Amino acid sequence: MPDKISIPVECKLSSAEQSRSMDSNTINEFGIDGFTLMELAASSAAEQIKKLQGTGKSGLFICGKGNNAGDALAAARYLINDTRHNATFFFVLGDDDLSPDAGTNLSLLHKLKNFGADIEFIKDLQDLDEQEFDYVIDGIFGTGLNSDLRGNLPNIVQRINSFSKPVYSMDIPSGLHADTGQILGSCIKADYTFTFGSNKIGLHWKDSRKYTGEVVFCNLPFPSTYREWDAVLINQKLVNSIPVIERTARHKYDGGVVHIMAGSEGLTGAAMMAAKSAWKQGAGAVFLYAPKALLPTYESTLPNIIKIGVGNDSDTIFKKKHAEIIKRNIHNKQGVLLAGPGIGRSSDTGACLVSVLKEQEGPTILDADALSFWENIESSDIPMAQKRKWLLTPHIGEATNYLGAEFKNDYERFKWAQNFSNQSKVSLLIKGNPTFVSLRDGNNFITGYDTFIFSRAGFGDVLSGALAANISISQNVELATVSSLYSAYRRSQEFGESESFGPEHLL
Ligand SMILES: NC(=O)C1=CN([C@@H]2O[C@H](COP(=O)(O)OP(=O)(O)OC[C@H]3O[C@@H](n4cnc5c(N)ncnc54)[C@H](O)[C@@H]3O)[C@@H](O)[C@H]2O)[C@@H](O)CC1
Ligand SMILES: [K+]
Repeated sequence: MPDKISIPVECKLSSAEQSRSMDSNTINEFGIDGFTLMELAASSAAEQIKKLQGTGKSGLFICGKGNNAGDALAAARYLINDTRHNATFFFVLGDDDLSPDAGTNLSLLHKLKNFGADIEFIKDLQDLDEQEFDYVIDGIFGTGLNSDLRGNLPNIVQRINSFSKPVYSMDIPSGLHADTGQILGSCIKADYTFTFGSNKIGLHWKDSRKYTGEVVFCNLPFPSTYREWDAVLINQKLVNSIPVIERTARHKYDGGVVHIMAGSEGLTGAAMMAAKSAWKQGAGAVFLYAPKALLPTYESTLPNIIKIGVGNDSDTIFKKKHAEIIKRNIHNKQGVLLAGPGIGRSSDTGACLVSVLKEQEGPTILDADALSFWENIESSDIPMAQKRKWLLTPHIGEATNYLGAEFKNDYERFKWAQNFSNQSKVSLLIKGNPTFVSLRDGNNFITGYDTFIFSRAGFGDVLSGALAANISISQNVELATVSSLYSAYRRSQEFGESESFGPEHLL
């Protein structure tokens, strides 16, 4: 397996600042001028619009004053010249003082008009009849938007949103913050967003999807040395570009050993789900540690799992004195440790877990109830080299209750995950819609699809089992995380709407 996964450029998600710095480095250091970049952005947007609209259509182009307007004006020129479209232009803030490249593009349109092209400039949207155009281009603001829309702008946006015709946004729906996805006063609701050069991170938060419509990435020739990104989008494109995780070892203990500390009285279901999932995912050997009183429950339901009873016949939870036998077995058969599903929150269980973690050298996943012991784990002086190999997998409630998380929106949740991971020196996967991953020795990831369906109980246990198996087989946490998350989604997509999809369908 490769050390690092190869990431398609359109899956690299950048902030507005990163996008601006890629633009300016390509222009000022590398030497492709801004007008050329705009030309490339506009011609790919026009190509997309041609595919969607066909020839001989009428476009309404709504422009601001910056380079975002420049993109719209240049795209209009391609559509007029190559696709016999006619165009109506409205400058929401007037057409004086345009950015230099937008100004040049406006003057080119005036020349086309003189050549006889069907071009009109209007001063007001109020009198415009919707029947006069087939689509709307939003070139009001892109990454340069720096405050709330004020004055007449929210009314204009509202009027555009009231049209029944498709709206295509240049780079970003005007009004959406390119990083946080916050609505700055008012925002265009696009059917498609053509994002240029870098895929903007703010287009991919859950609430942004209502405004972006479908996001189409239009590449620009930024040298890869200048590429900067905050996160990677998990989608089919990414998955197509990475290897499939396969176990090649011949012996069950060579590659793919998973140790699971899970389950307590009344919570054995979570342990079963996690163990079954690790097995289904192809682990060579799965050990499930169980307080002895629970063993009979597992005997009949988990035929493929190696069950190791700890304590005595009356024990229904893990206790500190059980740690030795677990540590000995892990030491003999090195692999990934998964701790937490249904393990309960008794302090004796926490002490057992801390004792095991102190000696566990391999990759470790802390999930569910294991996270309730985080304070104890943090204060137990486990060396950084061991912690670097840990992946914590809280859902939002667990992050808030046990890990001290505070956030008001997806963007803050993403930033919190990054900070937590940096400060605690561990990797973190925070479940939610989207789900975020922040890896110590790898990228940050964001799911590029609706994960709502995975909020039901049981999916977390299945995910942690799959993660443990995939990490143990591939020894590559990036690959394992992307594969585990996306394969569950792909399986959910195979189900028709008539059937209700549950965690059991992943086993
Ligand atoms: N050469 C480049 O740098 C490229 C830029 N591109 C396009 O350029 C865009 C960025 O262009 P700009 O940096 O010129 O910025 P924008 O075109 O997004 O907007 C900047 C203009 O809007 C004004 N403005 C900002 N916030 C406002 C508010 N709340 N109310 C009223 N006016 C406001 C600013 O004063 C400025 O005049 C990108 O999003 C992309 O569409 C692309 O053409 C690719 C190449
Ligand atoms: K825009």
